[in-house]
Amino acid sequence: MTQTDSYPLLSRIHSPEDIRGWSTDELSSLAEEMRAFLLESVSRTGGHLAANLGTVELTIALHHVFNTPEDRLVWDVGHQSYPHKILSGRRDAMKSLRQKGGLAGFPKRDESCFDCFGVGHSSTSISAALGMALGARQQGERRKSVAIIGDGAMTAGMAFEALNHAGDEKADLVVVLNDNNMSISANVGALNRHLASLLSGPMYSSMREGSKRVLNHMPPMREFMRRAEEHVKGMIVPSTLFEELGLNYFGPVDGHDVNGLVKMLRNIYTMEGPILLHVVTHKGRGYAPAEEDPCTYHGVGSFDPNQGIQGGKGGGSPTYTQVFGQWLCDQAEADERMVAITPAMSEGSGMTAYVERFPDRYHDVGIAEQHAITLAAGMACEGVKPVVAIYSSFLQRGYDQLIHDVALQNLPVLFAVDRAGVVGPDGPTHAGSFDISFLRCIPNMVIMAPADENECRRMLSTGFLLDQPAAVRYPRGKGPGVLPEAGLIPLPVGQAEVRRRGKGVAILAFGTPLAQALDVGERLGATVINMRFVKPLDEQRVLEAAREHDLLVTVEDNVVAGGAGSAVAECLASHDIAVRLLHLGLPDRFQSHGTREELLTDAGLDTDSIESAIRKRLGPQACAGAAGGVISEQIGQV
Ligand SMILES: Cc1ncc(C[n+]2csc(CCOP(=O)(O)OP(=O)(O)O)c2C)c(N)n1
Ligand SMILES: CC(=O)[C@@H](O)[C@H](O)COP(=O)(O)O
Ligand SMILES: [Mg+2]
Repeated sequence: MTQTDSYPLLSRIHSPEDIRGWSTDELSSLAEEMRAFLLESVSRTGGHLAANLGTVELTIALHHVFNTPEDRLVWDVGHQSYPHKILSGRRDAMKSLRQKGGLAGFPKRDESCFDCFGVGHSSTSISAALGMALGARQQGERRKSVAIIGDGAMTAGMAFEALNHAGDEKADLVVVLNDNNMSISANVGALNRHLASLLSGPMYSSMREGSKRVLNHMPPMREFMRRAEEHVKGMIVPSTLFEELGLNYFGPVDGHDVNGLVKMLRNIYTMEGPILLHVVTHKGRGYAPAEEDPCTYHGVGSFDPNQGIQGGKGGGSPTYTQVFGQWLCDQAEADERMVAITPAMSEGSGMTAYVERFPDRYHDVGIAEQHAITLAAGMACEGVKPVVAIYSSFLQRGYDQLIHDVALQNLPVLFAVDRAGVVGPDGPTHAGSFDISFLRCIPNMVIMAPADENECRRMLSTGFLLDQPAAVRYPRGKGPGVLPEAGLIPLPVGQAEVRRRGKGVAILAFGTPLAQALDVGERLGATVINMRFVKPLDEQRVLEAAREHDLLVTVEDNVVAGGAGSAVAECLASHDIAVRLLHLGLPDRFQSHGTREELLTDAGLDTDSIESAIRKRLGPQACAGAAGGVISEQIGQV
């Protein structure tokens, strides 16, 4: 059966213009088809499912009412933008979602003119849409700018910075708050309670009735506002936080009622000034397993929708994330000073077991990386031992807090930096390409890069015991299968480990590239050193390697620029040592999306690429020797 047969309405849509003349009944039928297509497609490719199921009607109504792409739609995070992509001519490309060379998982300006702003990190949409509104006003252009932001993304400071400005600017900005009471896990915080009060208070019920009556016979918005004013006058209605900030608040409205949404958006379209439309949706809507457990269905691999996602098969070696989760519980057991902090990523960071066992020593601060880091700094001042679990790319959001509040005061905060290095399907916004570079230049920081699961555990123990800031950075997924030993045994700080002695070439591996380095060392008869610490660097080991070899090769899953290889070069320069150097790492460009393996190969960090890069640097003469196997004796694993 062709896709056209099973999705006849979708097959008629190549651009949002195609649905501008549709009746709301047709739009409702389209929503049903869209939802079925989403489930079929995303259950095959993997990706973000629950959030997209929740924005079907809202997306259809927005593209029906607003003249996109002239009117701008800025999706916050953008993980919920698959309906938007499907309506804007990319339905056929959905089969390539998040695959190398295929459709990106988030809106991207270079992917479509309908993607007016690139996103992936949360809480940027209001700032960007306000910027577009002010830009249009300055250019004398009349267009609408719309930010569609979730209740989770609304918990970030940046969203409030933008609201504070928007309420003052009186720009033509529409903020659609997509409130499903979920972040990835359940949403948290006082704002979440405020939103809930708007749904449960007298205002919501009367507004629901009121807006139904009003919307049914559709008076123009001005009339609607007069009547609402009359209506409200008779009531003591608590104003919302948003109105206090100067935005015109509408809602809450049912985010799955296409008819009601279209009417409300048409009215709002005629209005000027900053507006916030509070829309209530159900994350996972229309697929029972996702409705019941939107957290599990937030990000999915491929699965059979008839069976639903089957529980983890378990077994096999743990992922680095699981190693962290287990260490966290064991360390908390051993030291009651520990507190764990996450900015809304507890499941992804492997903290589920910890949350159950140590709820009183756990803080999910919402999507608030800056706050999470300075909160930890404050706790550290009081003798508490905070562990901040944070993805590498999200740590970028709290960089000044790390420098200004933690490192400058030399406070003992441990950063468990997950998703470091090449990540994969989430693409450039989520790539952990830079953390070695941006951490290494900060005084007082200890930076560790484990080569395997056991080292990861030991480095976490090492960092926890230090009386200064420390970071352990590890990638998404599994390691080489070196199972973590029991116990909480630290490593000697700043000491590398020689894994293989050879001649001619010394390969200095920082973290997970050690596996490839050992393979190449075997092929070339090279020395291989597991550097372990980016900072403090084992300078003695570097100088010794420089004295004993003709070529030093550094390998890291981080950009070369300012990375661990630069630390080696700086060390040699400071000792006035001249030796040939080859730095291997991520190139000076943003990662695309694809599997981790594909992207590592593209970056030249697979075994064959490393070998050929070294052979190329050695030149043909040396290669002849190398081809015969540089004479070396393996002194065994040290
Ligand atoms: C700065 C940043 N921190 C964390 C994340 C991870 N993240 C992606 S979606 C999400 C939850 C978003 O919740 P909400 O905005 O309510 O959208 P919903 O999934 O409920 O539709 C989080 C925490 C991110 N993308 N960016
Ligand atoms: C959209 C978003 O930012 C998160 O859902 C992110 O995609 C999670 O990444 P992991 O799947 O690596 O936990
Ligand atoms: Mg939400």
